Amino acid sequence: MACGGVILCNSFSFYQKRMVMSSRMQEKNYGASVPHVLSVAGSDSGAGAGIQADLKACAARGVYCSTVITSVTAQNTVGVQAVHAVPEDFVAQQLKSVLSDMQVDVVKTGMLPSVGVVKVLLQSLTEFSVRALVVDPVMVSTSGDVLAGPSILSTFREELLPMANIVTPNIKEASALLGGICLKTVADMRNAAELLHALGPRNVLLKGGDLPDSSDAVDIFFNGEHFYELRSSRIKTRNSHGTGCTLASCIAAELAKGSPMLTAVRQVAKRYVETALEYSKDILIGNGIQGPFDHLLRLKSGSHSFHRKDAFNPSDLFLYAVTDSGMNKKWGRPMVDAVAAAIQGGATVVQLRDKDAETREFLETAKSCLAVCRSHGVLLLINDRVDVALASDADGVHVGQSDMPATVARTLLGPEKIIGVSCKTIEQAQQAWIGGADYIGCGGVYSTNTKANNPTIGLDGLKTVCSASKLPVVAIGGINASNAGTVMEMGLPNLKGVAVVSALFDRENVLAETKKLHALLMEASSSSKTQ
Ligand SMILES: Nc1ncnc2c1ncn2[C@@H]1O[C@H](COP(=O)(O)OP(=O)(O)O)[C@@H](O)[C@H]1O
Ligand SMILES: Cc1ncc(COP(=O)(O)O)c(N)n1
Ligand SMILES: [Mg+2]
Repeated sequence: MACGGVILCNSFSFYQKRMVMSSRMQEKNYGASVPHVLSVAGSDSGAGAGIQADLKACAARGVYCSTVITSVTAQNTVGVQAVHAVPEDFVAQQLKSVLSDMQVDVVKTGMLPSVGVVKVLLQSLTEFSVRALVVDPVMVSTSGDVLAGPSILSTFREELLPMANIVTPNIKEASALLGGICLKTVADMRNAAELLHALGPRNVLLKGGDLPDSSDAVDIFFNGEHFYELRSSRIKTRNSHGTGCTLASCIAAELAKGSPMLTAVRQVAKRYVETALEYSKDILIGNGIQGPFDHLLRLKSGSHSFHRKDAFNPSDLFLYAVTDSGMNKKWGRPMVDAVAAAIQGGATVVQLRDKDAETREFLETAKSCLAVCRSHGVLLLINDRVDVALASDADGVHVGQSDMPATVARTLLGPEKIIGVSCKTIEQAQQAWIGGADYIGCGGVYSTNTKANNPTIGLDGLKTVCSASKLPVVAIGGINASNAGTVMEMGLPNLKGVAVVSALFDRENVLAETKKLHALLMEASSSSKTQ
């Protein structure tokens, strides 16, 4: 019975070592160490496979990944155009740099282009102890290009595999390692997994992504005692370049966190690949036949499918529509329809305001309204709920004086998102500016029934704040078709527009009301300019 696998060099367990090391570092206040995978692999310029896939997979799984680059490939979605091997002594240098300094938990190998590189790696593994070795015996890319030739096979079989805690060949690689045997069925795969296990690795995962005529993606896992048939639905996708690298890195990442092998493979890595392939099936990167997929499940966020405003433009405050779920319910229309009507009528920015909604419902509403706003190039801000703004990727938030302070919202939202703050006084306007806000909402100018117990500041209060504000201002509170003209005609400094709730949404015809108000504001602002 073979008993390969990287083991500790001395009796000190890995965890004890890490605790001693990290307590030393903690004494110096340097913080705690994190799970760490070292990927020893080739670079893929198209970034679907190789080192780039390993980095993304580890990042997605919350594990740090350092890299030793064995080879640089000029590669894209069409195929591999050129390969430039990194000199063996330079591979050795990279290994030393990482392993002598950092606490690596698991080493994961990908493209090892020469016998010399394998030897250098084996030498490093005897000098520096790691907890596990995951070997993805990369030989041929899915496009059919050779990444490691047959001369490597005997060193893999005799020296590398016996050290491995798990080896993860695909069908072609398993066949090559076993002298060219034919693998066509799941039964053939089982047989091959057993033969590979006999070469010394503690576990074998034979990947069946390329198994002909299989409606499922079936992999065979064998630990020397039991076979496990790991099935997932076969996703119909062009974007499967780098699945093998990703699967192996994900296994390595889970092992680094301390998961048992079967859990890492079956519960985490296999499911993660399936999820990422499913998520990415309709993304389009490159013109070749095999595209990369999205490891971080982020590339499809609404911002890419619709036009997004680059930066906040204060003139967007001109006609600011603030929604109210109660009013829309009263008039029997879905929020998204009300938003679409307001935009059609000329609203230049929309704020979703719902103090009562359940979080999930609010998020769904935000997402559907965002799709409408983006398709018209109109900003969508979320009232109060920074979490919903982040989760929906809305353009920003509007916060009140008792909501999250602008400075905290800015930290959470980052530099690009828009933050508005409700202010009644010069001091509040000053704080909003210091906190990193983009505009202030000033009011209530007139009394309103959308806010109970909200003292009004009147036109005088508005004038005071506008004159002192360093930020653009939108007037709010009881503004409607009968008084909007008066507000705008004052020509107050920094006043860019009016925000309205009831005058648009507590009406039967949102489109008509918005059009009316828009026309009125246009007239008022042109007359204030000519004054
Ligand atoms: N179309 C697909 N749908 C679901 N899973 C897939 C698909 N293609 C590959 N996989 C899975 O991705 C992992 C990598 O397999 P494979 O593509 O065979 O390796 P390699 O990329 O090394 O050729 C395996 O778990 C396999 O089952
Ligand atoms: C640098 C490098 N390493 C590994 C692979 C295998 O990936 P795949 O089998 O998905 O093409 C690759 N194409 N390039
Ligand atoms: Mg593949």
